[in-house]
Amino acid sequence: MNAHTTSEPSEAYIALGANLGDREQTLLDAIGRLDAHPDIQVQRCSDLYETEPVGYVDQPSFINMAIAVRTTLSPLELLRYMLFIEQELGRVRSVRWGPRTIDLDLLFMEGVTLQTSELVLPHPRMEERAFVLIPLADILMENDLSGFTDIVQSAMRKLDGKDGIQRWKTCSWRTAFAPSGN
Ligand SMILES: Nc1ncnc2c1ncn2[C@@H]1O[C@H](COP(=O)(O)OP(=O)(O)OP(=O)(O)O)[C@@H](O)[C@H]1O
Ligand SMILES: Nc1nc2c(c(=O)[nH]1)N=C(CO)CN2
Repeated sequence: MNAHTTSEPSEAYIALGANLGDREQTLLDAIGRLDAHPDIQVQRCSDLYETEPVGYVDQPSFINMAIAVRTTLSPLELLRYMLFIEQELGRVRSVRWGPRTIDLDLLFMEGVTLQTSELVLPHPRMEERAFVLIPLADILMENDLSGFTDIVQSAMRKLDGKDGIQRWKTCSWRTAFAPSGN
């Protein structure tokens, strides 16, 4: 894996969602597993939000949140590690947009645009999903150099509203807004 790492760390944003089992515990477990990787450091965690299901609506409500990480992994290595964590935490793929113990979506990675069958960056459905944008707003950095904050704020202005999205809890994994490199 290290053969593909880049030397300079990049910032990446990840959306998390869960609607089966102990949703909060699974989300915290996933964050812990990301941070346990030697080439990933979790920087900031949003609050946890309880959200009504979108797309396939006949399923339990979700807990959604977002995190910022710093990593020297390549985008594909990071995605594959996220998919590995989903498997470890018991995700079973059946219905598209259906219920899941855990969903990890890579939203954005500093300086990267990609369009392959395995990975599209920025995430193509991010801007229409209030359950992604509202948690993300908690952890955006002002004046970030890559323009991600502008993209998210502009998408938020186009949202119909915040219906079906309730702030639920602060993240007990690490709520401090830690500077990079911690
Ligand atoms: N930015 C991305 N983040 C996560 N997965 C991605 C991304 N771009 C492409 N994919 C691919 O999408 C595949 C399916 O992902 P997943 O099952 O989590 O989709 P979903 O959460 O049901 O739906 P959606 O993609 O609309 O969020 C993954 O195996 C991955 O290869
Ligand atoms: N509220 C909510 N709805 C969803 C979610 C999700 O994380 N939260 N994920 C989906 C598939 O990516 C489909 N629908």
